[in-house]
Amino acid sequence: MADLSLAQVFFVVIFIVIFLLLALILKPQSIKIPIRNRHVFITGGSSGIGLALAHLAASEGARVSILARNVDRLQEARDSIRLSTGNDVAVFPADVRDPDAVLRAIEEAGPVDVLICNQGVFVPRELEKQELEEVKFMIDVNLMGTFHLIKAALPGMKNRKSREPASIAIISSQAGQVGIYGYTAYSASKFGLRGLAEALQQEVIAHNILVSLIFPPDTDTPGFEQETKMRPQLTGIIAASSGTVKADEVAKKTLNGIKSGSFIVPCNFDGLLLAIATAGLSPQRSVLMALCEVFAAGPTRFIGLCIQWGWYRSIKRWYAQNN
Ligand SMILES: NC(=O)C1=CN([C@@H]2O[C@H](COP(=O)(O)OP(=O)(O)OC[C@H]3O[C@@H](n4cnc5c(N)ncnc54)[C@H](OP(=O)(O)O)[C@@H]3O)[C@@H](O)[C@H]2O)C=CC1
Ligand SMILES: CCCCCCCCCCCCCCCC(=O)[C@@H](N)CO
Repeated sequence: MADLSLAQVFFVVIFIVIFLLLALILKPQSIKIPIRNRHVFITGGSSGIGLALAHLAASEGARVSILARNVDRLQEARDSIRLSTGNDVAVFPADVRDPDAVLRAIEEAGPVDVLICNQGVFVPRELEKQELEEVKFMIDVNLMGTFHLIKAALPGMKNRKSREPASIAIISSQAGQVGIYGYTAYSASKFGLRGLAEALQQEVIAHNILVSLIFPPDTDTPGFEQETKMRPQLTGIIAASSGTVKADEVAKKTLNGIKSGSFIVPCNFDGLLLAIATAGLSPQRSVLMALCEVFAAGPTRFIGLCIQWGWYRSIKRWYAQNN
């Protein structure tokens, strides 16, 4: 057996001490949030990621409600979910920008166990070319809409009869972890959700409500199909650093994240690196992930700087070729 050097012993001891310390301070651990027979309320549930989530939750035996503006698309979603899972979902036509309409929908739907704020709009354009109307549109739907939903659902969630933990999940975006060319307004709306989620978690933990924040990369959805037709070339070049995933995959990652009470939920491998690089002071309930964050912080910062170097090089080249 090879002799361990003093430095090796020192490193192993430090590692064990940090592991034990993390295991001691990370609370609560190993949460299980069941969704079978519970009320899962999904906004934007008529298309893309929200629709995939509604299918998945219904197939796992949840009582699902979906909310969006367009009634026809809501009914189409209801029919397709009934066909594939045999379960009925309740539909609520409303615009999340209207707080009264949101309140009415949630009151009609009944107390929520799992609220998934997934509605979102994205109009990628350089700020200089973007009308303030469009900026406001994204902030209103993505950020204010989420405030309206949580304000409406929280009283019922706090007074729920079940003693099982409840969940508020918010769909952000990788563009809510790092600012991306063409997404000034969109990124601002998604970064805003992070502040909301971190503060909210402290306010609702006493009621055994767990907040989850989901960070998908580009995802194959009807909304994304529209987006790719109009987004600036550089937005596509930079976003390609993280590839494109299927809506079903994001739905799976999201529901697993919710069920395990994870605060930050990445959706692919680059997303995992990005989550480690941007962990900041977010809650972390998994000792394993916390350990990764502690030891990988330096190296992921280095990788992040290399990626930034590549992005700024692309920007420089693009402007040299196009101006
Ligand atoms: N696709 C992607 O590349 C990525 C998406 N995301 C995020 O995931 C979420 C879902 O995106 P995706 O599935 O692609 O989007 P889609 O455009 O495919 O679907 C959006 C859904 O939100 C609903 N919605 C939009 N505006 C409102 C509103 N004002 N009030 C109520 N409902 C509304 C839409 O229905 P209706 O129009 O009828 O209201 C629809 O059901 C968004 O928050 C998005 O930012 C994050 C990362 C990547
Ligand atoms: C340190 C390690 C870093 C790892 C790589 C990070 C790559 C980040 C790429 C960001 C892509 C942003 C996609 C936005 C998707 C979206 O929200 C729009 N499609 C609108 O829906």
